[in-house]
Amino acid sequence: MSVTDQAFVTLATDDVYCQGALVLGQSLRNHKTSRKLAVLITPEVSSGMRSVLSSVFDDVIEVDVLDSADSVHLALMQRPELGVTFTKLHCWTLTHYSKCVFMDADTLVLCNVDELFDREEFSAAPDSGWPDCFNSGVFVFRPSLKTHNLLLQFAAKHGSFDGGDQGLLNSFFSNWATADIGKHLPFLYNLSSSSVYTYVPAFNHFGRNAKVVHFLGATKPWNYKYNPQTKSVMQDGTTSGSFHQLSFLALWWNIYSASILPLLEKLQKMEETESEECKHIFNGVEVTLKKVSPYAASSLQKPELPEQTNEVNPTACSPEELTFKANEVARSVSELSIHFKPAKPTPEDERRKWEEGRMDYMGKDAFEHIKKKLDAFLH
Ligand SMILES: O=c1ccn([C@@H]2O[C@H](COP(=O)(O)OP(=O)(O)O[C@H]3O[C@H](CO)[C@@H](O)[C@H](O)[C@H]3O)[C@@H](O)[C@H]2O)c(=O)[nH]1
Ligand SMILES: [Mn+2]
Repeated sequence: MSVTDQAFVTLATDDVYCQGALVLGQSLRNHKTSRKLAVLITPEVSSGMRSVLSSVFDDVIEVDVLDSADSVHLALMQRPELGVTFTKLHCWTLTHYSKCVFMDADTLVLCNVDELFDREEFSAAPDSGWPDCFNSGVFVFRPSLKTHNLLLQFAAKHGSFDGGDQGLLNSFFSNWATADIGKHLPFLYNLSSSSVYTYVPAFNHFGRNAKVVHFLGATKPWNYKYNPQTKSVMQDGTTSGSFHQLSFLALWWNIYSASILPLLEKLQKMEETESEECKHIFNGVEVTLKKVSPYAASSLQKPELPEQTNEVNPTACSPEELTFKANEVARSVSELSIHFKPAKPTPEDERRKWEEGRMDYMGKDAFEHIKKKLDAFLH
């Protein structure tokens, strides 16, 4: 049975966060949600990524980074740093749904969580850093233009005590901590991956019942490297994590490599280059999937030669044969990582930018360039 007037909603303001949104959407599909999946995007998201999003989400909705809700708009323009934060507030405008569950693009469901729709606005789980505040990565809400407007007005007047949507929403729904325990979602619906080590005994006792993992903080799953052969996340000097954190990260990457990569590849044929890099060049970014030996790139231990490939006892091999075998292993062990580089936008993206009034006056749309084009056209 499907409930078509209720939806899980997420947000991605660029092609990088789209990777997270896609994995979240796929995890909800894998666990057979009966609700619709909606994603809010901003004009920056490339058309290539939009088409990939639409194969996972029922609803891909473009919103402005800053809303132009008249008087509020002017006040907000003085606070451009709050822009991305306010994009999340656009979820209240989705009035073709009666009730929604918002989930950050850096969350992942571990099982079906449709029972969240039994809760009322505003339900959320405690924040592990300050449990009298809720974390705004997972919450139940009712779309309403009235609430949306009140939120924007409140934001313009009071700003946000943490500069983000979480501070703002906590001030707005300020009685969350005390008024109604029914609006406290269990922490298991928004388990921050860092709390795995801040309270180890609790994690060991309750962790197996986790329903939603939230990769909150500066380093997101897509910043790690992944080894598809061992199905594990690779650690180098810049990343670290406990066993359980690494397992959650590996789960994210398993979904990414099994379900999202094929969608990206369908969009663009994989290009094998001599440096063994597969590049997917989208309109806005370049996604590079490096195929390199992990022990060449990092301080990782060189793996043992797999036994089953050695019909002959390796000690009986000549040094040349051994080197050859080691190279073969090096080639077969690959590393997946995502690199985001601004790539050349397609003519379609360029036209959309012009139509939306977002010209690059300082760069390629500078007068001298336009003049050159005109001159070339006239001569
Ligand atoms: O450039 C950005 C930044 C954020 N987002 C979206 O906004 C969400 C929140 O940002 P995130 O990077 O996930 O923040 P957190 O590390 O989770 O930090 C906390 O602080 C944020 C700001 O207050 C809250 O939104 C989060 O829910 C809260 O967990 C993301 O998941 C995305 O859905 C974008 O689309 N583009
Ligand atoms: Mn988050």
